[in-house]
Amino acid sequence: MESSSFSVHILNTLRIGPLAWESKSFLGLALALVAISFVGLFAWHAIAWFKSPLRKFPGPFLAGWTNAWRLVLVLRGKYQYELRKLHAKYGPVVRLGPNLLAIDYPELVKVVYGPDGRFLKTEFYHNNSFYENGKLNYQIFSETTPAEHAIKKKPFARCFTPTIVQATEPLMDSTISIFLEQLDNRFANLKGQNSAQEFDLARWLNFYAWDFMTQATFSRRFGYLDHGCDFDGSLQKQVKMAQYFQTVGQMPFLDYLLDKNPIVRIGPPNIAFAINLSASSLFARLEGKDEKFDPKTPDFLQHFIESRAIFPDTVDNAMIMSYLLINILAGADTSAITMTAVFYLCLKNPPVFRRLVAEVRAPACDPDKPYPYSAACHLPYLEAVVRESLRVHPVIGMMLPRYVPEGGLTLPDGSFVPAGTQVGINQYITGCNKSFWGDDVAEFRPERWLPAEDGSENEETYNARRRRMIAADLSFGGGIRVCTGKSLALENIYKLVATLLNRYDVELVDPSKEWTVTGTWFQMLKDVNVKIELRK
Ligand code: HEM
Repeated sequence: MESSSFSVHILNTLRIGPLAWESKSFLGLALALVAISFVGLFAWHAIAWFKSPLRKFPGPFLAGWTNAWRLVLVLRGKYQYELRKLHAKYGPVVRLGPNLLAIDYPELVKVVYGPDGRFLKTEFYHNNSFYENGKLNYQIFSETTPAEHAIKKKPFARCFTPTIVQATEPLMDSTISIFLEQLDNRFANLKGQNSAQEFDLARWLNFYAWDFMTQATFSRRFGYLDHGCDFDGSLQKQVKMAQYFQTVGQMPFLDYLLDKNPIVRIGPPNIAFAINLSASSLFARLEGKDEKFDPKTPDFLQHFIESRAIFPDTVDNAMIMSYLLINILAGADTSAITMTAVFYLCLKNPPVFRRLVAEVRAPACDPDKPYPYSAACHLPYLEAVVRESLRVHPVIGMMLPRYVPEGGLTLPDGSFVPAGTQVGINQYITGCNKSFWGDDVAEFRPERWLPAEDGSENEETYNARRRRMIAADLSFGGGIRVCTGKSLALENIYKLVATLLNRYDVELVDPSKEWTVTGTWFQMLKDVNVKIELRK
């Protein structure tokens, strides 16, 4: 017995011993591999950092090593404000990534976003895409290859000529009329009743903008104005989509692990309601059963269908669907943010507000009707107010990143940025640039867009000053990637602001209260609580 238990012991020792040794050595090997990988990765980053031609540009130390630093900054939700602090600390050029520079030279807007389109969009935009028949499909906005972009944009952009845009005015009028009806019924202090209800103007302008964009796009309103709430959750989903876009764009490969991974999609929510409404409108129209459509007032869908006939090789039904969706997704929140900024910034500056109201009411347009665009487009102070609002609160609070083309870029301070570097200008930052805008940069002063009122400027000097300011304006992008819907957005903003001011006396419920800004790619707004009553 003794000898057999001894043998078992020996055997066990023999069996277990080598296994223990094997597992120990395997663990050691694995640890060694991990350590070597870390050291290798560190060394690779260190060499890249050391050899980088961007090392001469100042910025947070970690930003020069990894884009994850910037991604965390965006996730924390105060990106644009942090960036302002970084420019104050480091100057007009800040290194924000191993291959990314943020540039605060307003005079370079026309170079980086020039009409020649030499500075190409970067992969930051790529997560704005979807798989179609196994192929990744980029939208007009996210397509980075110039030839592909031109093919997609031409049939779309031909639908935004001044004539076509102005012909949408009846669609604007019908939505504005519904808006007025809702404001009258729900909030306005109708004469003598002393029943004014406060409400968040930012929220209602958002409802208006979404309802208008679908009305102009396929002659149907989403219905947010009627419901008075985000009844299907789409508005909140769009906010989440923008959050995904702005965050994942900092490290584009993450999109393949999240939204585009073939196993479990971990992406932004999809806005099924907008997709369904677009699809049902398209098919009703193609089958000739669209009862909402009035051929006397063509909408964008009608023009997109015409584009299919003109560009049969490019435009199919799937492309029309993407045009319908980009119209809504690019046009609604952006317009609402600008309208809200106009009201808030004017109400916070009573002399500006009074001057604007006086200008709007001077032509004696009927306050019971939407303000005609023919009158709204001749209000210079309104134009100045909108420009100034976009300077102080641009819709997009991030840089629009581009690749420096062959030949590199020489900055105004003489430093050279090599080809292949990502650079970007951020309208939120350049809008605060004191050396460009002057000592009153922090003031909301629409007058800066008009001839000096003390007579110190002749026409020539004013025109030169105005041209310089307009050249630095990136609020609608620039060059061949300029916003396609700019004239539609401006017509809508001018008309809506003039209509409301012509009809109502508006005041902030608490003039000392600040608005709330959420988001960075779209600087969304809320908490602009107002009271309105029919004008006295
Ligand atoms: C106040 C309202 C608006 C603002 C401030 C605005 C701003 C911008 C900006 C800054 C860009 C350039 C983005 C970049 O280069 O990364 C852009 C592009 C674009 N916008 Fe707008 N937008 C507005 C309204 C609209 C409307 C109403 C539409 C369509 C109906 C629209 C459609 C587009 C499209 C299609 C692009 C991509 C153009 C391209 O890449 O070629 N936008 N917008």
